[in-house]
Amino acid sequence: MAPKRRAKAEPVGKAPPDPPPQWPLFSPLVPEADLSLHESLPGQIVTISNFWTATLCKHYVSFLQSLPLTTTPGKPKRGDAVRVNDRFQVDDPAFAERLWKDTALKNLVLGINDDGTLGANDAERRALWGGNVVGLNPNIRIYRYKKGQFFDQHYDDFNNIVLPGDPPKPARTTWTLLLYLTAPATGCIGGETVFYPEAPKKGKAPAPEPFVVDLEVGLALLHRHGAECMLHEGREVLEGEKWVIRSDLCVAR
Ligand SMILES: O=C(O)CCC(=O)C(=O)O
Ligand SMILES: [Fe+2]
Repeated sequence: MAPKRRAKAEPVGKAPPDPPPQWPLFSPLVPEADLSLHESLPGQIVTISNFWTATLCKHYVSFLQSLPLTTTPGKPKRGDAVRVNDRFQVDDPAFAERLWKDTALKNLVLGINDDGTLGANDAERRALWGGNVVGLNPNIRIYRYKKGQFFDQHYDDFNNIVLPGDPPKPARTTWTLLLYLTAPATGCIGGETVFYPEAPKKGKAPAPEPFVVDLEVGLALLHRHGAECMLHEGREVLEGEKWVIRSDLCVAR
């Protein structure tokens, strides 16, 4: 009689993670030479207009609609901002790397091709970005805000992470990246991201005016987070849908 084969042990514990989404290619894109970093608020807010083309944004919105988004509960954990939106979150180092390297982002942030960058030298760039930037946070978040949804005032905290690779790189997030896929041009009214500069500690000067970032299709916004993060919010969407892709800049630690 043939010896009985031992049944292979069934894996115990967690089910394997879902495969990452089959993100569409980043095409078409505006040539890097036609893009530049714009320091909207010195040391705090940097934007890149037309970082993604309207065609690419439209393509992504139809793709993102197929993802299993979940509505965040209206009641936040103690200390968290009230956030009412639909979101999808995935740890996808390959996508984060594409967003960093297959777009103009890496070269603009690191000042690789001189034009359109900020900071005349490496020391200035390190001061601006909070260190030597090594890439984007693999924790990719997709937000959809429908009419009536918003993200209440809050500060974004930094995270210590390890970027996978050989060897893995210990990193820290220093700036939030928000990529807007919709705007009034696509029927999204409201939903602006608003920043509240702090009033100067001394003297009786009135609180500075809020800084409003109007939605623009394909606009990338970077803002400093962690200890020096400005209070900010995503205003209520009044009409249409607001779609955003979120990640963070990471520096070596
Ligand atoms: O959607 C927005 O405009 C803001 C999002 C935000 O503040 C965040 O992701 O922390
Ligand atoms: Fe935020």
